Amino acid sequence: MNIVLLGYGKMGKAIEQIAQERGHHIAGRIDISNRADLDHLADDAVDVVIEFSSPEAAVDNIRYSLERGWPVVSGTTGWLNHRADIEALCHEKNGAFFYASNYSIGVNLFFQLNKVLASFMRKYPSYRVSMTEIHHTEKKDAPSGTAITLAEGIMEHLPQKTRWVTDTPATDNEVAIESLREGTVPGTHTVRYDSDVDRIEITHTAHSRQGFALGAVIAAEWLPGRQGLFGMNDLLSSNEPVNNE
Ligand SMILES: NC(=O)C1=CN([C@@H]2O[C@H](COP(=O)(O)OP(=O)(O)OC[C@H]3O[C@@H](n4cnc5c(N)ncnc54)[C@H](OP(=O)(O)O)[C@@H]3O)[C@@H](O)[C@H]2O)C=CC1
Ligand SMILES: O=C(O)C1=N[C@H](C(=O)O)C[C@H](O)C1
Repeated sequence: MNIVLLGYGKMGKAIEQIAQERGHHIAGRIDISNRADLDHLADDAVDVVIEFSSPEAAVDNIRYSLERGWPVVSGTTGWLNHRADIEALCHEKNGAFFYASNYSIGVNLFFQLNKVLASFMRKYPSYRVSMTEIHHTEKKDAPSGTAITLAEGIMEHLPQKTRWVTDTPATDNEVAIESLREGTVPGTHTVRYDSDVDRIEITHTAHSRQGFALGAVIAAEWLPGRQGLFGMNDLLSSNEPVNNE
């Protein structure tokens, strides 16, 4: 496949390595300095765009790609207040848009575990739920997109929780998310339930960016030829074999 990397930072480079190992051709490596190069690519020279840029750049990047008729796999976080506009554009253009706050297969298993745990805890309101996410100091957004997805999973199964907050103490209706920025941490997420006598805690720790990058390449292999809005649940429940080696 011919892949354009829209955003060529830490994730763009990790994705490039895995995409090439899997036999794909990188048709463009785009960052702020050479963004105009996109205009010189022929529509049919691109099978899929993989967009990992910045919260400020993502909407324009995705919009541009959909306008060109290119399927888009996006992992950029911190822009989802514009998600409805992008989804409407995707429908208008009969395009294909794939989004995940986290492309790691392990994190997507963790999302399921988080929901199962929340549904267990429904009968035990004395436990107070909270979350901590830790990332490298270059991360621009907080809380992480993954933490927001975890909070949404909790709210789906604990109906008394109606919103997430970043300031503590949280009220009985709120899920508190603490964001820490330390060194080069690729991404650690903990969900905990505290009572006066004990704590139940689950943690996902990424050891590198490899898991995120591999998931994004797998999504990019899956998307071309499809039309509509997709996420990791669509990919993981698909009947087609997924090469995650
Ligand atoms: N969904 C997931 O699984 C994951 C999501 N992410 C998210 O991906 C995003 C990128 O992360 P990361 O790679 O670590 O960040 P980096 O800061 O390392 O890289 C961002 C890249 O985007 C480029 N960029 C910024 N603005 C534009 C623009 N207007 N057009 C084109 N390129 C642009 C930057 O260019 P320049 O270098 O010139 O500034 C840089 O190359 C973040 O939002 C992060 O949260 C990260 C990991 C996993
Ligand atoms: O910025 C990062 O690095 C990461 N961002 C994503 C997020 O905000 O959840 C995914 C991963 O945790 C790494």
